[in-house]
Amino acid sequence: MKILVALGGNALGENPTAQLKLVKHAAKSIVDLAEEGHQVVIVHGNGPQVGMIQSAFENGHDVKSTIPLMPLPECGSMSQGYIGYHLQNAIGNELLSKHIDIDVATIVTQTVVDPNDAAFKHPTKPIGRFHTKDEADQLIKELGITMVEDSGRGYRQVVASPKPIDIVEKEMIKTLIKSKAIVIAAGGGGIPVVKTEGYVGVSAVIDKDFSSAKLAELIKADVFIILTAVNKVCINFGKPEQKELSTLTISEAKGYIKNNEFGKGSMEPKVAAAVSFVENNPLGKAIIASLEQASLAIAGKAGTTITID
Ligand SMILES: Nc1ncnc2c1ncn2[C@@H]1O[C@H](COP(=O)(O)OP(=O)(O)O)[C@@H](O)[C@H]1O
Ligand SMILES: NC(=O)OP(=O)(O)O
Repeated sequence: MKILVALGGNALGENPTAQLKLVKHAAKSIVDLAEEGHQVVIVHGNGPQVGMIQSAFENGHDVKSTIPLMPLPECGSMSQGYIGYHLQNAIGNELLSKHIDIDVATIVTQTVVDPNDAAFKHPTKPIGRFHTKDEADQLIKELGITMVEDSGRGYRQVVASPKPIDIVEKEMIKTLIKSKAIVIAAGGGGIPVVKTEGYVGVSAVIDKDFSSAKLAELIKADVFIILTAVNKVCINFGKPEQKELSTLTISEAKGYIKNNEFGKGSMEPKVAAAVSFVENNPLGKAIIASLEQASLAIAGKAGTTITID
C-alpha cells in the first residue's frame, strides 16, 4: 500500500538533542511499515521548530551586527532541512541496521497558496514554544505578535495559515515514490508560495495536516495516517467526561467541528484534513493515531479511523 504519514512537529521535541532522540522512534515505526512492503511518504510538522528558528534570528539580530532578521518562508525552509536531515539520518540508520536496501530522500518543497486567502488576515497557526500568560503578555507588548492559548498547554504565537492549493514539486515526489524510496516532503506543510510570473514566498506557516491531505490526494495514497501525541481523537477533551473515539464518520466529524469539540490549530485541522481526504478519495483510509501505535492503527487495531457515512 501507498501510505502517507503525517508526523506532528510537537512530537519532535524542542531542541536538536531531543529531536535526534525522538526521530529514532519515528524511524522505527516508518521502517516497520517499509519492511511490511508499504511505500511510505512522510510529511512532518514544524510548528515548534519554525518558531525556534525565527526567535533565534530575532534574539541574535542587532542593528550593528551581521545577523539579519529571517523571513518566515526562509525559516520554514530551514526547518525542512533541519527536520528532514534528522529524519533522513534516523531512517537511513534504521534501514542500515536491518540490512534493508531502500533509499530515503528529503525534498525541499514549496506549497502554493492563494494570496487572497482570508487566513492572511486572521492568524491561527501556533508556532514556537509554549509560554505562561505573563510571558505571552510581555511578548505581545514587545513584538506586537498575536498569541493564543493552545489546548491547555500554554500560550503560543499564532501566524497566518492559508490552505494549500498545489505542491510545486509533486512530480519529483511521484518519481521518487516510483523508485521505491522513502520520501520526506512538504515538511511544515511546505514553504508557502504564491504564483505570479513565478513562485514567490509569503509570510505564513501552512498546516501540515492540510498539506499532507493534499499530497495524499495528489499521489493517490491508499492510507493517510496522522501521527500525533494522543492515541485517539476525543470528545470532551481534557474534561472528566472525556471519551476516545475509534471511528468517526464524515457527518459526525463535521458536527463535532461545528460544536468546537476539537482544539483550534491542533486537533481540528487533523480531523478536517482526514475528512477532506476521505471525501475526495472514498476508497482511501484516513486515521489519526499516536506514533507508537502506527502499525496497529494501520491494521485497524488502534487510533481513530475517519469513514464515509
Ligand atoms: N478533541 C481532542 N482530542 C484529542 N486531542 C486533542 C483534542 N483537542 C485538542 N487536542 C490536542 O491536540 C494535540 C495534537 O495537536 P498538535 O500538538 O498541534 O499536533 P502535532 O502532533 O501535529 O504537533 C493533542 O496532543 C491534544 O493535546
Ligand atoms: N506546520 C505544521 O502544521 O506544524 P505542526 O504539525 O508542528 O503544528
